[in-house]
Amino acid sequence: MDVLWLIPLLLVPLLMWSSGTFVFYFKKCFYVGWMMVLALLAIPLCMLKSGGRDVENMRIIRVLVRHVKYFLGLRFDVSGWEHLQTEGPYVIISNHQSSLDVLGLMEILPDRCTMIAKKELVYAGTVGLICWLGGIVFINRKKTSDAKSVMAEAAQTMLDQQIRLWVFPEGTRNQKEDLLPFKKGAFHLAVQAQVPIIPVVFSSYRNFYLRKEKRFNSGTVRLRILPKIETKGMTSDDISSLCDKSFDLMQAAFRERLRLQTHEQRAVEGAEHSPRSRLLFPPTSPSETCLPRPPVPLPAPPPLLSPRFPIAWPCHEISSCLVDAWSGRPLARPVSAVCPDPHCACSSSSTCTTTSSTSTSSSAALQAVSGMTDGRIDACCSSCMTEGSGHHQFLLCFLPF
Ligand SMILES: CCCCCCCC/C=C\CCCCCCCC(=O)SCCNC(=O)CCNC(=O)[C@H](O)C(C)(C)COP(=O)(O)OP(=O)(O)OC[C@H]1O[C@@H](n2cnc3c(N)ncnc32)[C@H](O)[C@@H]1OP(=O)(O)O
Ligand SMILES: CCCCCCCCCCCCCC(=O)OC[C@@H](O)COP(=O)(O)O
Repeated sequence: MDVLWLIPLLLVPLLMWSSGTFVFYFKKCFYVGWMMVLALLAIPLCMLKSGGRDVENMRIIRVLVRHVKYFLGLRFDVSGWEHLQTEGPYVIISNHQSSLDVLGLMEILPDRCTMIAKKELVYAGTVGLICWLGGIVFINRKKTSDAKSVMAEAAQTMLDQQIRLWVFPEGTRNQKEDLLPFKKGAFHLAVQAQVPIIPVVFSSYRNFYLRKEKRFNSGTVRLRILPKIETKGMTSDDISSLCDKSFDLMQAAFRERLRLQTHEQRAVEGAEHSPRSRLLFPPTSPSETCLPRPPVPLPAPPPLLSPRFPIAWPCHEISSCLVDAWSGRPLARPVSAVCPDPHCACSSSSTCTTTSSTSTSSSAALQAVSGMTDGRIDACCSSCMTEGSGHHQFLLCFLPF
């Protein structure tokens, strides 16, 4: 009889191993359930600390939520911390993909910062109560006039109590490849309080989380904190342009990251077909090439510099020629030089010269162009451009030792 209890215990790991759909539901249920339990723990702690609704309770919530990412196999890679080092109140705006955003939010949540949320959240059991205790401002999205007056009140409270507010200006969850048009409330809030706006961009979750396909793998979310946008001196006439400017900045950052993610995904998929696991891909757009050529395997990386496998991008992605697959940081500097790759049809052409050096030796050209001496060419990038003079320019990845 006792043995029967072992069956579900064995069944769960077996299903986790064999079914992606099971993993999806298991992780989602765990997330919701565990958050409810954590909220239950947090309620008495918050009551003891502040005796009721208080933004300071967010500290307790932040500490309690921060380990949840480990259970779900998520990593958060944050850049732009310096932009949060701003005194006094401000409005943070970010894109909103899923309830998992709460995990990223808690990674960077500054002190005395709470959120604007839909009023339905207050009914989410213990989570609803903890949101109320954390000072979250609830709005009725269906009644704009009500929402507007609640947010006008929030603008005053921000100043009176030195509070920061986090708003999701898309107004709802969105997993598309582009951001939804922004609602105006966050910008009215910032202008009414005359406080800066700090945009935060969450990278797309599509590499690890797909709601429709029922996939929830491990993955890394990149959070990019952008420089603050000042609103001092702005009036309600400036709302539309402020909203457009913020949208454009965030959309550009989101798309830039999405493009890198796409290449990363392609590189990983390509690597699955290659025993060497590192490939240089042909350019995505034929118009950017002199002549098309097949993928070229890259030489082995220096052991100390890139213990994790780097990925070579098609080199019209000049700013990130060779990128660490985990951190997303460039490992190599792209420079212009004569292409040393024998497969590159352009390297043997008599019209090929470098832009800033007449040397035909690629290493000399590299030194001249990059000013770096200790390194080697790691990859010949597949994009070559015709200069006005008819000469060709090549982009190489220069990997410093
Ligand atoms: C240890 C414990 C463990 C516990 C675990 C749990 C931890 C949990 C902790 C923490 C989790 C917290 C997680 C929170 C996540 C929640 C996320 C959500 O709920 S996202 C949904 C709600 N958020 C929004 O909707 C955004 C804010 N929305 C807005 O700002 C909208 O603008 C809104 C609702 C105010 C109005 O929306 P409209 O749909 O009517 O559209 P519009 O175009 O923006 O506005 C219409 C007109 O009203 C003007 N307007 C808008 N706001 C105004 C204002 N404040 N003053 C004056 N005019 C305003 C606009 O300028 C526009 O007018 P013209 O078209 O320009 O002429
Ligand atoms: C019945 C109890 C459910 C409890 C769920 C607890 C899970 C913890 C989640 C923390 C709060 C997440 C808040 C959130 O992300 O809400 C979604 C809204 O922003 C947007 O709503 P919608 O897309 O417009 O429906």
